[in-house]
Amino acid sequence: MVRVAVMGAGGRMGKTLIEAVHQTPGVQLAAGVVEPGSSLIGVDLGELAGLGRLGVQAAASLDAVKDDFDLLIDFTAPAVTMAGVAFCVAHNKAMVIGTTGLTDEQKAVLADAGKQIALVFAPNMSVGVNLCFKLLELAAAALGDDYDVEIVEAHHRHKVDAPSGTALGMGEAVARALGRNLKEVAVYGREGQTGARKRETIGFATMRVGDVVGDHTVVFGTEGERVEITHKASSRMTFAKGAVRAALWLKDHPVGLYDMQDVLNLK
Ligand SMILES: NC(=O)C1=CN([C@@H]2O[C@H](COP(=O)(O)OP(=O)(O)OC[C@H]3O[C@@H](n4cnc5c(N)ncnc54)[C@H](OP(=O)(O)O)[C@@H]3O)[C@@H](O)[C@H]2O)C=CC1
Ligand SMILES: O=C(O)C1=N[C@H](C(=O)O)C[C@H](O)C1
Repeated sequence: MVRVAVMGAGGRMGKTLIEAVHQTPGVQLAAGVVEPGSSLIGVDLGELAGLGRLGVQAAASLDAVKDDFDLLIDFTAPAVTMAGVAFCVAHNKAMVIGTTGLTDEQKAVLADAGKQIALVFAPNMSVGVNLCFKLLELAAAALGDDYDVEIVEAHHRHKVDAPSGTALGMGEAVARALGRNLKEVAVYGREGQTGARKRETIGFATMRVGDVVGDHTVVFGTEGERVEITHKASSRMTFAKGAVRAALWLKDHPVGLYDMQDVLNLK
């Protein structure tokens, strides 16, 4: 049995993760942490997630529950996640990280942490998106440099980072397959006299609207045709189930930094 703690238990993903952990055999909801000073401290995690009483209360810090869990699932914000990584390294806990918007320096810290603990870090934990990463590599390799690549994503009005981690991951997958460096070819939005499109660029467009859970489309276009690969998430449960799957997978794997392609055997 993997004893799981959920960081950011009161968040959109936090509540969905509580439900997914509660539903899944082999994992036990052992703890949940909310922001220090939050009015949710002491609230039953089941009540928080709308499941009824589960007998585990929201804690104010990881320290307060450090002996209660083996693995931390963290879908919060970069600074919170990095503090969680330091805690998990210090206390030898495994981690599943879904937080997006990390800097390159923060990602380097995760790679270092992977020398001491087992972590899965992925911008999108859904099976469908991870299949799309694979399809995108195949499409980019087959279509090659004749096709322009543009990536469009839409998310709910509360999302704080852009483009989404998934869109950036899709850009990286395509750039890798085309032998390009995304940092050199990415164009984040266009306005005014932009000039004609440079062939090697990979463009990103972002929408923030209403309650969209997460839509991503990658368009490959040339004279005469377009190929579009689209994923639409209609429930956060698809991400939460992926995170729980990663938690169970980590139980049988040594220390290291992994992603969902490893978990789903898509490499
Ligand atoms: N990899 C994937 O598959 C997915 C990744 N994500 C990513 O997950 C992250 C969270 O998304 P979402 O759930 O929508 O965001 P929310 O803002 O709903 O949730 C974040 C939660 O973290 C809490 N929090 C902030 N500081 C602390 C702290 N110090 N200790 C404990 N909890 C804290 C917040 O509390 P408060 O509200 O009180 O500030 C909030 O409840 C984002 O980066 C998003 O992009 C989302 C979906 C899927
Ligand atoms: O913030 C969200 O909601 C989501 N974030 C992730 C991202 O940035 O890619 C994944 C998902 O699309 C939902």
